[in-house]
Amino acid sequence: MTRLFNDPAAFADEALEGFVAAHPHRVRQVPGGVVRATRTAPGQVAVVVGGGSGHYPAFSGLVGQGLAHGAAVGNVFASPSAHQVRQVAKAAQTGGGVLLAYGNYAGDVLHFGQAAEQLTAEGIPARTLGVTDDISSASAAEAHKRRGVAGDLVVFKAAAAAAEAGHDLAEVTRIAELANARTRSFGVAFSGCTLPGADHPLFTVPEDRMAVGLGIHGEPGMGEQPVPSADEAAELLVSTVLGELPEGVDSPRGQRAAVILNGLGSVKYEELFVVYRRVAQLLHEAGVEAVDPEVGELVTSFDMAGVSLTLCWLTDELEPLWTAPADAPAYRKGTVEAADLISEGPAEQAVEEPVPAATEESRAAARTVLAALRTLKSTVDTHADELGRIDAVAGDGDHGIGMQRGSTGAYEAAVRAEQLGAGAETLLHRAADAWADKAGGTSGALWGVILRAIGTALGDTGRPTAPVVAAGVAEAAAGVMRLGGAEVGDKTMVDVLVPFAGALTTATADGQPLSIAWDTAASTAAAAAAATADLLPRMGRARPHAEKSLGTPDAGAHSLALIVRAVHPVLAPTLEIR
Ligand SMILES: Nc1ncnc2c1ncn2[C@@H]1O[C@H](COP(=O)(O)OP(=O)(O)O)[C@@H](O)[C@H]1O
Ligand SMILES: O=C(COP(=O)(O)O)[C@@H](O)CO
Repeated sequence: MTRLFNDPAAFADEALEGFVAAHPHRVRQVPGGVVRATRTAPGQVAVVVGGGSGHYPAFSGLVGQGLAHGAAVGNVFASPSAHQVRQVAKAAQTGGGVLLAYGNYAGDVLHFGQAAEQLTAEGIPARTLGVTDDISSASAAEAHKRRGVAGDLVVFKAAAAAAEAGHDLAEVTRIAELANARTRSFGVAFSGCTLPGADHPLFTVPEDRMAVGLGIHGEPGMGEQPVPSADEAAELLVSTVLGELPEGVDSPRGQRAAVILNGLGSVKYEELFVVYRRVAQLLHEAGVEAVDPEVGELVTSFDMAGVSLTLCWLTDELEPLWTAPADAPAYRKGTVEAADLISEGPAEQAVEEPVPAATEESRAAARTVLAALRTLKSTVDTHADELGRIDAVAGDGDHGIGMQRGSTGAYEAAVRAEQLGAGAETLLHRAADAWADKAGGTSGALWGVILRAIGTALGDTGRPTAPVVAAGVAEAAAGVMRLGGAEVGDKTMVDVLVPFAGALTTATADGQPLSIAWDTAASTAAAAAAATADLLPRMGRARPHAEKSLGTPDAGAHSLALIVRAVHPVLAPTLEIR
């Protein structure tokens, strides 16, 4: 149970503020996260990591000499936005390019990927790497779909040590990929975590049972077993991790490995040591030499009572990178040569861009859009708990919270844009950016795409016609599929967005006014959302728990259907347009 908080919505920001206050000689806060407080050699590759909050010491606690150059810090269990990642990367880089490294979660992949594209376009070469060490999250044949857990540390450290050694971006990326390919983790848990402000855990495990194959977001496990003794737990962890050797390792015997026994939040250090005692014996018996083992909390999931084992099968190249000195708030090793502290300049003030000129017709359309965004926000607020419950069946339970953060940010940005006289396009573009930035996470990136596409179609001049609105929604569907890679049938919001766009396009092409066409399409959306209950998820956080999600609709599909239905009365009176 997370007991100490003020406003739950401010938890991640307040935790970051306190963290920075506690470590002024190692980290400094920048917009979007933290960077090293010490000076980095000019031209060194910057390793910028990041992810959601709730996983401390991942990710901010791993910033410091010998480890990451910066961390983009998202909200609780939600990836940081592309904007945040870009800001942190710009503050951290010293001319050698940037490697963006993160756990392979849908939201992180979308936001870090977008950030890399934007940085490169701005002249800062950037590469990405999603860590995939959790063997329970996908089969070996689909290793690229696996999620990142405590193996994050090994990969971040290898990359950072390679950067400190003066390698260029291509080489640092190759080394990080090698470390990732040779790292495997597996976890178990005895109880789930409770998010700040929530009154129940994201999942529960029966008193005498242990969940196996756990991630770091309170996702349910892949299976259950009776609670073992410490030795039995060690035997399960070791046999499972040794059961899937990476390419190039034919047998454990004679191998050297970086070993992490990771506590996920509320397993005591002494318990971890009791388990590690047997892990060490078993590795020794298998002929594996544990190099600089770590026993402690390296990547957590709030108060989840769980433990995971990570092995990175070292090579001659990886071993010195693993044993190299580091000095981060939550990870210190050996002695680093202390670099100079950066004396902070004045914080940069964000400058508000003026809005481009718009016609009165477009400003009138913008006022309608603003009213729709107000309704959207209140719909999300009303249904936030329900959306969280649906998401918790097979995901991480944060869909309602993420949608609230995004829709509130979008509405506030739209209010400001309307005050400045924005047309429909500019108002929606500002709302889109604010949604992606405030929400982070998968749905944050995708809703940013949706609002932006509709805004582009509406433009800042003229009065939007019904086919133009329909074309904007169709472009939104195409954009979401392009960015997220999901298709109809994968059990995502795409299963609603595509039929909704199709129905709107057909009805408006028939010459129906928008209000009638929207009504028909909203009914199509509701039916499509309900039908996702029969699908097995193939994308996103719910994918590893496919069977559990049968019978429950997809959270993102459901929220989209609720929203398009709720905004209909707002659009109806003002948009009798054809
Ligand atoms: N690749 C994808 N393409 C389209 N939608 C996706 C994709 N992956 C996940 N989603 C949608 O995102 C929703 C989850 O949103 P959110 O809770 O913000 O995500 P997370 O916590 O997984 O980052 C899912 O219910 C699904 O509708
Ligand atoms: O906490 C995390 C959330 O990832 P999403 O894909 O946004 O759900 C992740 O950043 C941990 O690495």
